[in-house]
Amino acid sequence: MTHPILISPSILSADFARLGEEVRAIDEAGCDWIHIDVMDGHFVPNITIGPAVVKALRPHSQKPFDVHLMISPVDPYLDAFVQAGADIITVHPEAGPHIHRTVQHIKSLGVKAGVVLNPGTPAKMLDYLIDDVDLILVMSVNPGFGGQSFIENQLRKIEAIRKMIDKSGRDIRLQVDGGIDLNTAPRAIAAGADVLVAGTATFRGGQSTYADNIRQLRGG
Ligand SMILES: O=C(CO)[C@H](O)[C@H](O)COP(=O)(O)O
Ligand SMILES: [Co+2]
Repeated sequence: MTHPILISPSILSADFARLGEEVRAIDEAGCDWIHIDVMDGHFVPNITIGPAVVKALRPHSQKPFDVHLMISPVDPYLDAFVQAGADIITVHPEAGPHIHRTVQHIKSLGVKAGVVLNPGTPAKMLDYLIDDVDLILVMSVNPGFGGQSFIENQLRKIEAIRKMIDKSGRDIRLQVDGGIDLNTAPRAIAAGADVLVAGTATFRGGQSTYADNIRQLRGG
């Protein structure tokens, strides 16, 4: 199943003092989804935003909110993020005791469910999840911070997962997150990714550059 390439800017690199305006700017600049990185200072060594901020941002765009949860335990907070306006929720298998149950719970809330693999987590862990997920996210940096360098060997993992998805015949998006720029984006796409998360590469240069940045990342 071939999908168009989607761009999901990570608002981690936006100006947090003007977050609503920044969300409107990337929406108007032509992004497809809006990637929201939720960090708790426990699962990852950084703290960002919670459901109240997601709810406050919701009126600023009708595009899908792609909420990447880097919190542990994750299960107690799923309902709150859906109520706040999440459309897609991605979870790390290490963030709770029963990843299959977590995926089922996300889907029962009426939103799309994704599983995120850290750089050290093998593709094989998807064997018994691929029948249920809507999205698989390959982290090409260790989670916690924007602006890190792309870890090259994750291209091999993207290739392996692309084969798994194609074999499954299911409609699953393959997303890559971390260090995506004009050099790494085409290589991630060639390996099989079809959703690119980009924080630094979208927001660099200020609002007047967002449309060009997004278009170039898409390969246009
Ligand atoms: O999940 C993340 C970090 O944990 C971010 O989405 C990611 O780092 C994006 O930032 P950049 O494009 O600057 O690498
Ligand atoms: Co992210």
